[in-house]
Amino acid sequence: MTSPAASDRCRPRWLARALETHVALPLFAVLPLLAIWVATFHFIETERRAAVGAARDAVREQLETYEAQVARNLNAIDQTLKVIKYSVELNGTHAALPTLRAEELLPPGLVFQVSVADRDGAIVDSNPSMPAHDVSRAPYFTVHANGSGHAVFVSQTVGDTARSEPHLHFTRRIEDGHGRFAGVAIVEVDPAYFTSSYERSRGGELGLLALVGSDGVARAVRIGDKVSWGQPIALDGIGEEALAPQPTAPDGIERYAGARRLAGFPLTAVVGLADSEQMAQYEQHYGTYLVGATAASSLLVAVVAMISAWSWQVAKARRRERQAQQTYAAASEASPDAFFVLRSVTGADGTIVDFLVEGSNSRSELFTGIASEALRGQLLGDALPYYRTNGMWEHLVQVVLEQRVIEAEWQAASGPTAGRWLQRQIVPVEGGAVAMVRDITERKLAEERIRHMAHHDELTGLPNRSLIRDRLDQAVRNAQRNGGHLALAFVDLDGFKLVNDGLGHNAGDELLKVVGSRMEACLRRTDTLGRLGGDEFVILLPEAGESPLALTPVLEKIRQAVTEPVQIGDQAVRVSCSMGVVVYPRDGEDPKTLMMNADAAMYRAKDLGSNNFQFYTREMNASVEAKLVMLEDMRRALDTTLADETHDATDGQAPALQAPAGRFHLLYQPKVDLRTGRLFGVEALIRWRHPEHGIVPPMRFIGLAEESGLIVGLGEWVVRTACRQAQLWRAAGLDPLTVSVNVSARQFEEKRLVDRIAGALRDTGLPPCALDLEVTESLLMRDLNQAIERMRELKEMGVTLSIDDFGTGYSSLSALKSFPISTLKIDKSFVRDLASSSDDQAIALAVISLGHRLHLRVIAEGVETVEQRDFLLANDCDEMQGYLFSPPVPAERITEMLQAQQRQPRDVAQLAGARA
Ligand SMILES: Nc1nc2c(ncn2[C@@H]2O[C@H](COP(=O)(O)O[C@H]3[C@@H](O)[C@H](n4cnc5c(=O)[nH]c(N)nc54)O[C@@H]3COP(=O)(O)O)[C@@H](O)[C@H]2O)c(=O)[nH]1
Repeated sequence: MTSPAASDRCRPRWLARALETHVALPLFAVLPLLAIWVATFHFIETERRAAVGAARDAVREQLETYEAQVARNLNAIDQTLKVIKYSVELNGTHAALPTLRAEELLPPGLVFQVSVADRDGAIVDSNPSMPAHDVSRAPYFTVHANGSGHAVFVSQTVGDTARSEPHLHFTRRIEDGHGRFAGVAIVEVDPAYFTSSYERSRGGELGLLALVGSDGVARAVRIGDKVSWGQPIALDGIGEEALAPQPTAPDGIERYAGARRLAGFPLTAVVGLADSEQMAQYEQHYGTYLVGATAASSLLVAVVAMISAWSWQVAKARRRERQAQQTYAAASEASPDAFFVLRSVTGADGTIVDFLVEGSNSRSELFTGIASEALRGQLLGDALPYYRTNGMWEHLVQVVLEQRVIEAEWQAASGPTAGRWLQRQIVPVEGGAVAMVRDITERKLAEERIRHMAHHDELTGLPNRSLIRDRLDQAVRNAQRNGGHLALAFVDLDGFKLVNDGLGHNAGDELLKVVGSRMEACLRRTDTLGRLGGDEFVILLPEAGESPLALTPVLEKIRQAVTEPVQIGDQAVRVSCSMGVVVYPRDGEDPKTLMMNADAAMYRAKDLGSNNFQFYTREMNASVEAKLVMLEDMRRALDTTLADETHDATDGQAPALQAPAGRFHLLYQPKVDLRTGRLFGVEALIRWRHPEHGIVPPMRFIGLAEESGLIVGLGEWVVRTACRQAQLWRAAGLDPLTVSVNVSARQFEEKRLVDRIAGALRDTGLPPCALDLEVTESLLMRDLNQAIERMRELKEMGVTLSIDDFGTGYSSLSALKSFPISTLKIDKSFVRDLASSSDDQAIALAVISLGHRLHLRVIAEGVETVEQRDFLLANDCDEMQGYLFSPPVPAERITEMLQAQQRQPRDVAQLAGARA
């Protein structure tokens, strides 16, 4: 059987649309509308026909009446004329009327004026009497005198000298016994006499009665109350029957008109009834019909419009609902979620006992293992019994009872999704609930990954700073609660930087991983090893005893494990570690203090030569504080130094070369050509004149400046000052010197280094080739590609580059080949024992040979003795620098040396030696 819904679906869309009330009803409403108007016009037409018929009948009837009346009147007039004529012919002209009067054969004088004219046209007698007058020139007299006819003559309506009121003359010829003209019998009649039969009730205000002569001139006309005459009235278009209204003279009003010729007289009786009056009632009905039809139509249209509008709204709402349902169905099908429409099933006591599945999307099969068609109509308790145990049942009941949305996540324990993380959202609906279930396993895993990443170090997988902090907080709370103890150790690798810088980051990473796992192997499960970053680790021992000494075995074990060689590629490297240890509550009662003190202890271990562990003591914090004080002093010194220079520049004075206390200044150590002994360059070396501690050597503050980032500003000041000084020497006409400036790692990696160098050269005017930048091997190996790029930029600018401390790092020889450098500097550690150590000799010789093969100049630093110089000279080293020639000295001393060199080149060495 086809359900109504199914038949709806089968029906074509256009038909379904057309059958909707708001479309069909207006269409069907056209029929009654048509019927109304057809009937209305039918009635109107019928009425019109009836009105026209009535008008015609009225004309006919009135015409017949009028004709009869006029005929009667005319016959009476003619009878009078005949009587007068007979009397004249019998009694003579003069006695005719008196005879008739005596016989009472004369008509009443009020109606007719009767006269007799003799053959000469003189009125011989009249009744009622009137003065004698001459009518010989009147048309009727002429007609009768000249003619021989015996017909009645009817004159036009006129007024004349005898009677000013308008009147018509009806005349007959009088003849004597011989048939000769003997005079005229005259009857004068008031024209109103012929229209007195006019009845207003029948003729209306505009009805017309007219007596028209055969000459087409009206003898008498009456329209309403008004009587007139003399107008031409064409009789051609007026038949005996009034067929259709036509404009009629004298006023041109449309009338139904009929005309009848009057037998024996040259006259026609005309009756006209005004179309407007005859049709007035019809017109009135016509209007009423139209109003009625319009009202009925309007009512019909209004009702239809209202029903259609209502139906349209309903259809629209239904369509919207249908679209929403379709969209919802499509969306639920496309959704990654499973949808279940559930109806509550209640028991006899009204409590919810189960839920009936009214519908579900196809996705639900993945979650239930049951096809959605099969699931529909089943009780949830039968189809999916485990919903009673996974919290779903309680939530469904809660949602239905409390009418609120509930969301929850759970890990499925049974069913097709067992083991997966699911999320449910249950929404109350009429009579039940809709449950949406989503698989969130991926999200959970991702969250877990993110959580792990947030709490673990990516490289080693060890807990990171935040997790360590959490665990430390927890351990401190536990210890506080239980009155227990815990130990915390900060571990910093010694020599890691060398491996990382020298062998590259990958090697450094590998080293960190190996060392990390070794340390972890030394700990118990309850302990935590974490990485703070770089080469810093932290160890949390939450079950430590009160005595720090009890920790010694495990710390020693860790130290030894770290110092074991680590194989990285084909190279075995060895690092050690420095550890700082604190014990709660002895060394701090809160996590922050414990960490700070462990850090201080670790620094103490470093200061004590690394590869050892130190338990925290109160005095340690003093050295950390000292460092902070030193950093602050350094910042102030740099600000003061720069401010002094700005002052000097605005004063137009050269800056003071020997800085006062609280400032930085530069010393310059000469570089000489080993073969000629000529001073060709200087190395700029920074000094800090501390207001309390006097001269502070760079070894004590460069590291801190580097660590804090202050080196960038400080280094720029060094470059600018060295360039300015070198340019001053040049400007003084002394031998042009190359000035070397040490560039630290942080400076070299800073983005604006090239700009800063270019700015210093531009501002001081020193040619770029007079500036040499000394960089260490380990600095270059941190990021080889970037270092080469940076060196190229500098070389393109014209600046030369030297590798400082050569031999102490891990430069790969192939990398060295690609460095755009000009000089290799043999580190002073190899020069120191050159005279006695064959190893150092071998290294020095190797460096010289390598440099020359790469077409580089080789300079030895730290040359203090003649033996060292002689060895280097004998082995083809190019340049030297060291106390043997001169220690670092103020710029004025270099000026003196250059002046001496100019005077007598050989004096220079002596002068330098003497001052040193
Ligand atoms: N980034 C910067 N580093 C700088 C700057 N100025 C100096 N430094 C670096 O500080 C380190 C120590 O420098 P300093 O105390 O000035 O020592 C230099 C010389 O005084 C010393 N030297 C020179 N000749 C001899 C000698 O015959 N014997 C001996 N024992 N020491 C000698 O060597 C240091 C110069 O070394 P180098 O730079 O490798 O040429 C030092 O590493 C400086 O680089 C600065 O402005 N920026």
